Amino acid sequence: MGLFSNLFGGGDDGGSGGASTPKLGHVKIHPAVDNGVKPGTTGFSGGTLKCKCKSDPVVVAVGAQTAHNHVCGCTKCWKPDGATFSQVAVVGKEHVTVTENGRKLDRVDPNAAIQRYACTACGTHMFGRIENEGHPFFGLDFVHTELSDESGWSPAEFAAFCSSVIESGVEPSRMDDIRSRLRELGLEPYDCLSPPLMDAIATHIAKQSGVLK
Ligand SMILES: N[C@@H](CCC(=O)N[C@@H](CSCO)C(=O)NCC(=O)O)C(=O)O
Ligand SMILES: [Zn+2]
Ligand SMILES: [Zn+2]
Repeated sequence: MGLFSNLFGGGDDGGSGGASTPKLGHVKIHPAVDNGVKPGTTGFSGGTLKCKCKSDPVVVAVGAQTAHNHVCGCTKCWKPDGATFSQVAVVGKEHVTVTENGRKLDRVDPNAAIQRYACTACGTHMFGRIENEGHPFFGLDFVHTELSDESGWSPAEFAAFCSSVIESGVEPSRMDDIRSRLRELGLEPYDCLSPPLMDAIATHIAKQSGVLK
């Protein structure tokens, strides 16, 4: 997978825990993690994502385990109805293939760094691609593995862009409970990406500018 193969080379099977006696179970994050984060399966090698259309769904085959799964509070990542966060992971773009009803897909925002392709009928984002070759995450696609019936995908590992949920209308006074619930689930909350990913981005930029060799 190139430059960041150490960071993006494969999924982590380790579950993120989840409290045995949740105190903040009423604070909803995302259906995939609200009942505890399920561990991935060793050797899991991908599956099929389907949009929410009852007929002629868009189908996307993902032929590898994902990496860096996380819940994301940003306004750009797709969230299922009622969810406060999205859940999104990365996989090499060479492993992502639209297999059915691709005619229903269109780009959400042609100016975004992540070019998200959504079903024009139901609105579900099916994959997000980095088209800019100079971007630190070039070569990776962003996918929502909850759209798959298979289990074994890499689990969410952290919570990104937490403060951004306020931009979607969450009351700022709820943030303490939201961050506490994320910690209870074993999902450390950050207001950008996790430190390893932020370090990878900064390293890429430093090498591009020449201050790092
Ligand atoms: N406050 C903004 C933040 C949006 C943002 O920067 N999102 C990140 C993370 S998305 C997946 O983790 C990002 O990289 N965005 C690039 C893009 O969306 O193209 C907001 O909430 O909108
Ligand atoms: Zn659809
Ligand atoms: Zn996001």
